Amino acid sequence: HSVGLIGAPFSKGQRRDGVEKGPDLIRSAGLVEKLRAQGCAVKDYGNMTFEEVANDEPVGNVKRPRAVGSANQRLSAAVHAVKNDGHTCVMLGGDHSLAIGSIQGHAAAKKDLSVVWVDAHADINTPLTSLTGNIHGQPMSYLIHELHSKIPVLPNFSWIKPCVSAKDIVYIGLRDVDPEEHHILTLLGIKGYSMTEVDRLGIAKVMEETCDYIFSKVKKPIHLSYDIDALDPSISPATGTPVVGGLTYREGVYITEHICQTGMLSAVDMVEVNPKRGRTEDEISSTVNAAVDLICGCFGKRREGNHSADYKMP
Ligand SMILES: N[C@@H](CC/C=C/[B-](O)(O)O)C(=O)O
Ligand SMILES: [Mn+2]
Ligand SMILES: [Mn+2]
Ligand SMILES: [Mn+2]
Repeated sequence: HSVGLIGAPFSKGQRRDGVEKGPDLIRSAGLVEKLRAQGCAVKDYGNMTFEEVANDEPVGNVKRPRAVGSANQRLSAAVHAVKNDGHTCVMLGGDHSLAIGSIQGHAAAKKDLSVVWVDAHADINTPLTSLTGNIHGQPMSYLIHELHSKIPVLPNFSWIKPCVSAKDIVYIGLRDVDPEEHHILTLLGIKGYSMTEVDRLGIAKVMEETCDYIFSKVKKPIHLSYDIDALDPSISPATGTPVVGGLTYREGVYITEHICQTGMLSAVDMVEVNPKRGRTEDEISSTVNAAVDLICGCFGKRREGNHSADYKMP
């Protein structure tokens, strides 16, 4: 595996400070060294810088649109470049509004994508359905062809072109979906495995069905957008919007192991790690270590163990 790593220390898609510290926390937990130790080539492109936007007044109830639009335009270019360099892109957030730029940039390099969205939330509110105005609850609405007519003009958002079809999306881990979002998911017929389906089917069947579904016609490159709050807060409490009844650590890792073995993973987002939401160092490290382990699972780490192809027994 060849990995291109981008840090996106950005927090303005939501209200809580601290999530911009995610990239460096995940690096300091040894992500790059661990990926290299398991045989990956890793190029770390460093952390992005984002322009300060003054007087970023809400538009309707959409908060910080200019900062979010500008940051995602830069991220889109960065992800596009990483893909053009031939890597699987790993984007470390930062809040989930960054999926706008990550998926847009990925689609610029690989036009036909499937999206696996692992999250307690659907993040598919439009600017007009959002109850909070926080853009980290809206990213998918800007990206989906079938919702384009429902998106109003927003400053610094005109560069965004819908790039994903509803039929190419699968959600896993849902358990806190707004009524307006549930209507959109139903209307568009978007495939979703909520925690109810995870309980009913088991994670192995969920992943088998997910891959059958996204590969049903053409085998499209996978964009895996992983919100750490998909995991149960007992594992990952240090996040902005924790929701009880989440994925176990084992289920979370199984998802990444299964996606890895498809050989179709093309980009990963790992977002919403927020150290300020951890009440103890242990809560922060549990959250950060889970994020690292999930990414390592995406790139070949196996719980059965691994050994390099060229290993020679002494
Ligand atoms: N549906 C809520 C929650 C959003 C959660 C966003 B997250 O999944 O990125 O944490 C909203 O629209 O504000
Ligand atoms: Mn999210
Ligand atoms: Mn979430
Ligand atoms: Mn979150």
